[in-house]
Amino acid sequence: MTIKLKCLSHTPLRGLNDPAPDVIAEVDAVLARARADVEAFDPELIVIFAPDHYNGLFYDLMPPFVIATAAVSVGDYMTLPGPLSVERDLALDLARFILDHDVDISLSHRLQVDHGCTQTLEELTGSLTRYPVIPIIINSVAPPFAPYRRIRRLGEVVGQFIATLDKRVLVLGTGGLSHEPPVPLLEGAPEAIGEFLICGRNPTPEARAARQARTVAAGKIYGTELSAQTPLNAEWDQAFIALLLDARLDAVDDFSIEEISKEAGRSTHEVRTWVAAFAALAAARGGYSAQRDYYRPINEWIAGYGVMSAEPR
Ligand SMILES: O=C(O)CCC(=O)/C=C/C=C(\O)C(=O)O
Ligand SMILES: [Fe+2]
Repeated sequence: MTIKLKCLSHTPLRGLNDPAPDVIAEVDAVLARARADVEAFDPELIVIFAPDHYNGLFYDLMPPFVIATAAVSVGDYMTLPGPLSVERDLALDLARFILDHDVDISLSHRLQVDHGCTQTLEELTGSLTRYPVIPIIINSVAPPFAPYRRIRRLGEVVGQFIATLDKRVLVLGTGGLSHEPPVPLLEGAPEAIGEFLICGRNPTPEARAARQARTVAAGKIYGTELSAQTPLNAEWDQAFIALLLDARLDAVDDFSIEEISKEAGRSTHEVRTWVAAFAALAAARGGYSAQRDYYRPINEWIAGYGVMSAEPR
């Protein structure tokens, strides 16, 4: 087994509310290098830890973690629609392995995934089907959340499974860093929004367009005094990146979900996917060496935007 890791932010606002051209060029150059790394590594399997934003998972049955044996992209914002090339039997083996190692995980034989999973796949591989993939969705958007120590444990078990494979495996984490887009909360929501959060699958094109327009409008004022959303927090982001660089993963066990939401924004919890990915790498090979490829707070994208890479020492 050989293993590599990439963790990066995603943003539904790419192409819809862009920052200055020099910032886009900078990010494009970083992503082009990451894509070239992936091409050179030529993974035989991608395990992607990703969040969902009320496109595949709703409160009618909201799992803390779910592994998909088949997945289809809803094609929200500017992302590609259609099926992902999920390795069904291997995903099932992984689900059994996780359960056998005392971590509970849900299973979907037909999961809808959104930009939170597909944007990174597209950016790093050019399509949804280039390589075999196993998506693992970690609830990062719909409270209550499992504690960070459970995410680390999930990642460890996935890493132990990867260590049993005779394959080149790319582990991805997508989402974060600090940010707070206008994702509704069930607590206190008006009835129509509550109904959507409980069972809003397959919205009409008009409903999806209205939803996306709200996100674009939020991006236009994010980080100004007109915005009610928690602003980006570069200090929090840098401290989190430093923790990963130093392989101090057990520090996440002390993370307070409430404090992070207040300090860095509610969607900062998408970094749970990074925690799982780094824990998987650390467990697969007993240590890693990581690098920060990029960081910049980008208000137009509602993203403390970061990219990291890592591999065994
Ligand atoms: O209901 C909605 O559409 C809420 C908006 C939304 O889903 C935004 C998602 C934003 C990100 O993925 C992000 O910033 O990580
Ligand atoms: Fe997201």
